[in-house]
Amino acid sequence: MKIVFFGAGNMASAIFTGMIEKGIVKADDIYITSKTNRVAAMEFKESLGVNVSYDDAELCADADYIVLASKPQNFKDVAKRIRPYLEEKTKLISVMAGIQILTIQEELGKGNSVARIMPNTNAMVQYSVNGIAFSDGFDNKDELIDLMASFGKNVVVGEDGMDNITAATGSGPAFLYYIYEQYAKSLEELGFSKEDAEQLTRNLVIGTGKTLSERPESFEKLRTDITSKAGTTEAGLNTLSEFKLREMITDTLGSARDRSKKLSER
Ligand SMILES: NC(=O)C1=CN([C@@H]2O[C@H](COP(=O)(O)OP(=O)(O)OC[C@H]3O[C@@H](n4cnc5c(N)ncnc54)[C@H](O)[C@@H]3O)[C@@H](O)[C@H]2O)C=CC1
Ligand SMILES: O=C(O)[C@@H]1CCC=N1
Repeated sequence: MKIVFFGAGNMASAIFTGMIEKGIVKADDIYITSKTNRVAAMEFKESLGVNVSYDDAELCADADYIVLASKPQNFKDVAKRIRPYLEEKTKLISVMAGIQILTIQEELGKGNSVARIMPNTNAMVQYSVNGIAFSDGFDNKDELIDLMASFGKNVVVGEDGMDNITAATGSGPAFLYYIYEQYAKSLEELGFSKEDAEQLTRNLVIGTGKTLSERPESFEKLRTDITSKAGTTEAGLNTLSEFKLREMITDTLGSARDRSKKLSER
């Protein structure tokens, strides 16, 4: 199998690292190319054994999948590189937020099968959430679904579901990391050193994540099991509940969703 990544940045590297580390593809099956970070691309060659090339004819020749992993605003430039060499058998996999399947097919002009996927950088530890939407006539979907299952949990949605999944789980990790940053800064306010505050927060998040991965209880049950009557947690939650946290998160997700819709405009 030959999988070619046009783009070797944060998202592409999380995906191919996850695929290789899971053993679903061999490093030699992966070809990467980029534009702005050639040094990083060479570092992936050294560290993972992937192929690096800037010869578009070589890259596209006999490719089973081409992964479009540039920023949306660079897609037209990427399309210019691919269009002359794109073979009929090659399936296009786009991770570009907001770029519609029709836009990709029109830009590349050859009617190739296209799948839009919305992963996240948890792919690097094989725990992404992958929204997937297929173009009409995309055959052998299971092969791609199995490929993607190597680095995350798949959610097959219609293309109209991609804006929401982009906000919820594509951008989602950044929203949680922002909350963790603020939590660590609050620990410094309590008097912990910056280093201790960050390590305590990191271990707290890993611990709750590990609990969620190994225990079936709901978020609410896990929370109430901590909340002793008239205790410290109850006092803290009473203060927390005075803030409009859910509205804040809803507005945050709405802005990300709306940006995805804006990027979809043709
Ligand atoms: N970073 C994330 O967590 C996620 C990103 N995405 C999507 O992934 C795409 C890439 O995002 P990032 O990896 O964060 O960006 P990035 O800036 O880290 O990587 C972009 C890559 O595209 C390359 N590139 C730009 N123009 C090119 C060209 N003409 N030919 C070949 N390569 C070219 C750059 O050299 C770079 O390697 C975006 O469309 C984004 O919407 C999707 C889900 C999550
Ligand atoms: O911020 C972005 O546009 C990309 C898509 C989802 C996560 N990162």
